[in-house]
Amino acid sequence: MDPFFEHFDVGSDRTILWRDRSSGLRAVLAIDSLKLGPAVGGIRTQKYPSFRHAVDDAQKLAAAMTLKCAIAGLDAGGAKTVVLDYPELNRKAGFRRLGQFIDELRGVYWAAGDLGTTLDDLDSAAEVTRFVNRNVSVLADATARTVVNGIRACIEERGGSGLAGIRVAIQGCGAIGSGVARALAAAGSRLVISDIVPQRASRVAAQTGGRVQPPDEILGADVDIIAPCGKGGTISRATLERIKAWGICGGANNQLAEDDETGHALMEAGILYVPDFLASSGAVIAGAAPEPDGSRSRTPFGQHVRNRATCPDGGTAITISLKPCSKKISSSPYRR
Ligand SMILES: NC(=O)c1ccc[n+]([C@@H]2O[C@H](COP(=O)([O-])OP(=O)(O)OC[C@H]3O[C@@H](n4cnc5c(N)ncnc54)[C@H](O)[C@@H]3O)[C@@H](O)[C@H]2O)c1
Repeated sequence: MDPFFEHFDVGSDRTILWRDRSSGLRAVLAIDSLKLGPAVGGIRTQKYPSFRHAVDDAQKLAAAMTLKCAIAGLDAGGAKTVVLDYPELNRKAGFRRLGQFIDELRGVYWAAGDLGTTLDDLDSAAEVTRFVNRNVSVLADATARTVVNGIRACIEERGGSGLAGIRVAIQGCGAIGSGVARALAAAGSRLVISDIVPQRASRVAAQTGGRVQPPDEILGADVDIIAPCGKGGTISRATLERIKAWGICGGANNQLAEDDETGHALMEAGILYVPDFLASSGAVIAGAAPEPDGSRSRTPFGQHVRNRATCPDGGTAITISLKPCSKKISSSPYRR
C-alpha cells in the first residue's frame, strides 16, 4: 500500500488526504470548523520533512483560520490545504486535480492562495471549480492593510501618532511583506528588510529605500516593530532574547512557536503583540466580501461581512477594518 495513506491517523474526521498518482499531487485539507458556515482558508505549497508535519501544519493553520473568521465577524469557519512540494509533482496537472477535489465538496470549503502557491497554480485549480479565489493581489493588499493598521494601533497604544519615522523590520518580503513595506515607506517609516531569497530582499529594499539585513539577524534588528511576514513559528522563547523591538505585528500565520508559552514570554518582556489572526485577517474579509461592482456576493456570507467589516469605528475589533483606523487596541491582553 502507498505509505501516504497507510494506517495514517490524522486525528480528525475533518482532515482529508488527497492523492492523484498521474500528477503526483499529495495534499491535505484540514477543516477546523463548520459551526457558523462554510470553511475558508488558503492553499499552502511547500516541502515538509514528513507527512506528519504536513498534517499538523494544515490542522494548526486551519484552527488559526477559525480565529480569523471569528474575530472578523464572518459566518464561516477555518480550513487550510497544504500541498506537498516535491520533485515529482507536476504542478499544472496537480493543481487542476486539486481544483476537482475542492469542487466535489460543493462549497463546504472555499480556497485561496497562500505561501508558496503561485497564481499559475490557482489558475489551474480555478479552471475546474468556482470555489477557488484567484484574486491573489486583492487578498494580499487587504492583508497588508490590516497589518499596517495593526502597526498604527501599536504606535497609538504607546502614545505616538502616525507611521512617519517608525523603524520596522520586515521578515519575508513576498506578497504580504512587500505590500507592507511599500505602504510603510509611503507613510515615511524606516525599513529593515530581509528574505531568505536575497534578491527579493534587495528588490523590495530598492523600491522602499530600506536597508537589507540577513534573515538570521532580522529579529535582533534595532527597530520599533518587527513584522513577521514569511513562515510562521519564528517567534519563540529562544528568539525572544534577541528582540530589541517593543512591538510585533505582521502577516505571517502562527507566528508564535509555542503559542501560549511564547505569548506569556512576550507579555513578561513587555513586548506589544498584535495576534497574527487579527493582523492578517484582511484576506479573509476581502475574500468573503461582495464583488466591488456590487454584484451578487461570491460567497454565501458576503452581505454579512460588508456590514461588519467595513465599519471602521463601529466595533471594538478595530484592526480588521480595511480602512485606516484611529482607535487603540483596548482589549489586548498583551499590551503593557
Ligand atoms: N497571501 C495572503 O493573502 C495571506 C493572507 C493571510 C496570511 N498570509 C500569511 O502571510 C505569510 C506570507 O504570505 P505570502 O503570501 O506573502 O507568501 P509568499 O510566498 O508570497 O512570501 C513569503 C516570503 O517570505 C520569505 N520567507 C519565508 N521564511 C522566511 C524567513 N524565516 N525569513 C525571511 N524570509 C522568509 C520567502 O522567501 C518569501 O519571499 C504566510 O505566513 C501566509 O500564511 C498570507
